[in-house]
Amino acid sequence: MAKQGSLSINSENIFPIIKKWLYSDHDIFIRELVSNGCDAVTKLKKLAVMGEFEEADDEKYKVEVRINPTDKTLTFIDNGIGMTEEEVDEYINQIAFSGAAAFMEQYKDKASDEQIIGHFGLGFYSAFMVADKVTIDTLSYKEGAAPVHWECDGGTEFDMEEGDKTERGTVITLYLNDDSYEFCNEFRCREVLDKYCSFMPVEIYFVNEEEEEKKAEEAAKKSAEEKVIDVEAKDADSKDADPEEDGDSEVTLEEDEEEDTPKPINQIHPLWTKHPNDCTDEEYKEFYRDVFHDYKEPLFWIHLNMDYPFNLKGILYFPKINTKYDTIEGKIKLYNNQVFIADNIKEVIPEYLLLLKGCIDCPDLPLNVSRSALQNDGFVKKISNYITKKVAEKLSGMCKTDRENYEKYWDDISPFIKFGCIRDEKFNDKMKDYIIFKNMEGKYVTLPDYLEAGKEKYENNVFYITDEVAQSQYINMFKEQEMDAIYLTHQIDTTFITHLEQRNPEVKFLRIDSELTDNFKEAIDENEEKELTEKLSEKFKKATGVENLIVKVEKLKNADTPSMITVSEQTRRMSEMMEMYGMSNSSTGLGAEGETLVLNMNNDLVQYVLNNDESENTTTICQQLYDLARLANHPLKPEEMTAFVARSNKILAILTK
Ligand SMILES: Nc1ncnc2c1ncn2[C@@H]1O[C@H](COP(=O)(O)OP(=O)(O)OP(=O)(O)O)[C@@H](O)[C@H]1O
Repeated sequence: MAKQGSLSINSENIFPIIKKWLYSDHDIFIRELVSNGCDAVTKLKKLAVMGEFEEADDEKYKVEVRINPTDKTLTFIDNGIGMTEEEVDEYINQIAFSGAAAFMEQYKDKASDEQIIGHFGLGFYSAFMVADKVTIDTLSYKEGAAPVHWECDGGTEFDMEEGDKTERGTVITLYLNDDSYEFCNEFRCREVLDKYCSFMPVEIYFVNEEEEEKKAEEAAKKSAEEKVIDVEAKDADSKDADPEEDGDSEVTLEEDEEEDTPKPINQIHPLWTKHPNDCTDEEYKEFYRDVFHDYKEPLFWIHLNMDYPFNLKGILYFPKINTKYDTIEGKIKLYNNQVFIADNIKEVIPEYLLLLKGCIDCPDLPLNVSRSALQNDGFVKKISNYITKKVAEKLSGMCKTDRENYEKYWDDISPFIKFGCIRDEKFNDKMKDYIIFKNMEGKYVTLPDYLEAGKEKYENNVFYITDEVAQSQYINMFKEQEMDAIYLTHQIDTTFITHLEQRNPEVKFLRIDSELTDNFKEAIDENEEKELTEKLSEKFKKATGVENLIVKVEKLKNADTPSMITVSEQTRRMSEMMEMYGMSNSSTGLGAEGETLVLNMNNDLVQYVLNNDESENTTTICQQLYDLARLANHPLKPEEMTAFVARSNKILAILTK
């Protein structure tokens, strides 16, 4: 049966291209070869179900990956369907080759190796990315089939002849090239297997041939030693027998055996393949720990399980975010029939969902296409919409039927939900009624709840707190007037407020320190106000040396407060935005833009300043009132703080006189 031939299609240039291809992703050959082994087993199992192949009673299907660091080889062994000579010719020499050739042809000019999702589909010939020479030894399950040996040294020629394999299945051996010895390092090889093969559907075993040999030698030595001890022990036993001790040594032997029994490196039935009704909470948590090595428990999860009109299974976890400063970084692993493809494919999974952690298995996903094609693929859009819908359903369902937990988790999940609403109109439509806000009493309210409660006092205005400490003066004023505000303390809230205002044009969001509504003050005559403002403005400007100081005179119901700062919402938002783009410095300096000094005419100190001509004391009082108002709004700059402390001491000294 010896046969020699040429790999005809563009074979002059395919190997050099394969070798150079996708430098950073060289490791995918392991996925390709292991998944071919799994496929070969799956095919045979199907034939067995159809009655076309008779399984042995103790049939144990498996794929074995063996490394030999001395020989620099990597071997993939399966006991699947195997191939006849004709099949090797057809599947390897023609189909696999033309598949690889077509793949290379399509992508060799693409500038970025990011083009193809997971670089799927390179198939068997991906072995040549790392090997100088590859051999196949295979024996088909078919009765009377002859074993085949195939080899190719990465040139354009292959050799095929009768082989000597006696057991059904296929052995593929890679003789690694100089640049790829890393793959016969146990740590590296296990790492790659872990990445791509953790959930493949056939048991996969890893063997380090060198270690195996060492162990065999040690075992042989040990058993020889044991024989000697045994003989000696028997001699002793015959003099003084102790049956209990005998029992103990038996247990140790069993434990030893258990330790030595090889364990597969993969789970062949990952949790997502089970029906949600058959999974326990503990299983979900364990799976999460296993896959994401995150020892903080997930908050909750969604098990996706869809057969029609497309096949999609998976589990999405909402991770616990420790603090608001934690960067929220999720990871969604995409699988195709339990074969890992890639992390965080944003073409398939909506971007905001990438904040979650999870696994999604979608066998129908077109993989052998470029990413830009995926983006415009109608089918991919359907998948993405389905995931969005399921996530929104889970969240809204929870809000409706399990409000207690929804509120408990809200602080953790709200950045994700808000990001989703901003990014995805469909998600926003489904979630907008389930956005809740923590109010001053610590209760959670929806926007309509808040607006309804404040209808009389602050129609369509939503007051919010971003910093409980810095804004405490205003919070207290709100409490006195029985007014409510909501907490919006996350970074995303700045953008989210704008999003809400765009969708609810009648509603205005105002930081709690931005405006003093009529609730806090008594009416003041317009002319009187003008006159007082002019007078006080001049005095304060002079005392503080702040030329652009804006002063507003009010009659606050609370006479104890002499002065306050308000910060215009619009100006503040604008400067925050500029700051975000690195265009300006902090806007909290003297006479900062948008800042107004509110002076309370009902307060004795303000009256004193008004009614006393300039003196050392009035100047000190003006300076102190200005600084106190600013201090209650934001921290002072170092030099301002120094002046404030010095002045305070001076005032105290006056008390002693
Ligand atoms: N271990 C194996 N046992 C039996 N047949 C195999 C084995 N490896 C490869 N083959 C045969 O060779 C064919 C080509 O393999 P190749 O990996 O190039 O492509 P594929 O597996 O069909 O597709 P892809 O890898 O792109 O998903 C396979 O379809 C299969 O028929």
